[in-house]
Amino acid sequence: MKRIAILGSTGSIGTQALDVVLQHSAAFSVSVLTAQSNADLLIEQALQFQPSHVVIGDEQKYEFVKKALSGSSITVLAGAEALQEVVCLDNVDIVLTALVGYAGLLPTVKAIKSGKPIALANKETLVVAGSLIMPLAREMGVPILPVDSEHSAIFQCLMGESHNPIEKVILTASGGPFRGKKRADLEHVTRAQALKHPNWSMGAKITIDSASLMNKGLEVIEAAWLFDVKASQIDVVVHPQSIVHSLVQFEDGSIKAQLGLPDMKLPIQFALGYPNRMQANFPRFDFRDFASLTFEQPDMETFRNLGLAFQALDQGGNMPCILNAANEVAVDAFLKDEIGFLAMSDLLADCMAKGTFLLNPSLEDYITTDKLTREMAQMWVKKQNK
Ligand SMILES: NC(=O)C1=CN([C@@H]2O[C@H](COP(=O)(O)OP(=O)(O)OC[C@H]3O[C@@H](n4cnc5c(N)ncnc54)[C@H](OP(=O)(O)O)[C@@H]3O)[C@@H](O)[C@H]2O)C=CC1
Ligand SMILES: CC(=O)[C@@H](O)[C@H](O)COP(=O)(O)O
Ligand SMILES: [Mn+2]
Repeated sequence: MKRIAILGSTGSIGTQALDVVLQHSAAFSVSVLTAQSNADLLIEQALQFQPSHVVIGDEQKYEFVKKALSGSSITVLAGAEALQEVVCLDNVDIVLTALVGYAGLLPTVKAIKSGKPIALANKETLVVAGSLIMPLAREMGVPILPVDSEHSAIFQCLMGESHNPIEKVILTASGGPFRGKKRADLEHVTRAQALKHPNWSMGAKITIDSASLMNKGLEVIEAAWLFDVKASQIDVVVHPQSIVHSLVQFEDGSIKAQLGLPDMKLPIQFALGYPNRMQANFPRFDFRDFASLTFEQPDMETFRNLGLAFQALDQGGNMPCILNAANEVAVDAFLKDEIGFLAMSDLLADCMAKGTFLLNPSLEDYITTDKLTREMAQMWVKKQNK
């Protein structure tokens, strides 16, 4: 029985992970569930899955959750720091980081330090501090098992290939809801249009990132850390059907790919069950249902964020952390209708140009960089609204 801590159990990845647990109740159980503000769903999940601990991020909701679970043996904690506590519990065998954004960083560091394998959905952790996370995981002998569909695909392609160098990884991108649009078309697009992903149903932040190709940019940086490849070894190809989840090219020119219908339960289950492939009844991909699988170049002039992410990866140091913090503020401001779609890239570029560059940041440096960049980005948003 593998006992799981799910950080962000009320979100898109978190709820799908609980579906996987239900399908494999003899193999998996849940020790920890956490949410930021969705207390109702957290309580419902806790009553169903009976974890030993739950965490509600919003401290004002602590009493409400505590009261609702008072007849049970479940320990209720609140606040961001509690996440760092629960990942270290003895009854946790693996931590699924299904929470969104920079908030994933410190609990992941703590989990690795206490020797817990990580099923990593929270790509922002590696974007912000891959330079610390990967060496720490190696030092602790802790596996970082990718959940992100592209990285799970690459991970699967690399199984049995550890002695063969990678020539290139090729990340597929759906292109998002605005594929084929030009800058002029994007000037006045709305939040509702940007939230309509063609293939995946996901949380709001990653859905906006997909629409701006920032998601692919974050995934480029995530891939560089996970698979130890340079920016020049990473290609992005737009594949609107999201059937080929990503590819690896080896030194003899051979390319391996992983395919399947777009369904996150598969990579979630693969990471939780690793190294075993567990039986599942997920709908199967059938070539007869798809007349063609197509591939095209990403338009980096229109979707500037992808180029900015390559630039941040090339520059290294704390630049990806600056990019990430600016992006979190930009997406939040776009979702609140405070800035337009194209302004998100302007904000990122401005923060990257003005942020203080550090070549070899410590964890404290990353924390400071995140804080200062958010302040700078929030000022930028305020100025736009004057
Ligand atoms: N959704 C997908 O298909 C994919 C997602 N990912 C990555 O997985 C991560 C989660 O994405 P997704 O499930 O879509 O996101 P959602 O927004 O759907 O869910 C986020 C979860 O994190 C919690 N949360 C939000 N803010 C905080 C915070 N500051 N501190 C602690 N917990 C917080 C939320 O709680 P509450 O509900 O209470 O707000 C919720 O449980 C992201 O990093 C994303 O990039 C990667 C590949 C695919
Ligand atoms: C499901 C998943 O892994 C997402 O990251 C997905 O890839 C987003 O789609 P885009 O390719 O549009 O960014
Ligand atoms: Mn992805």
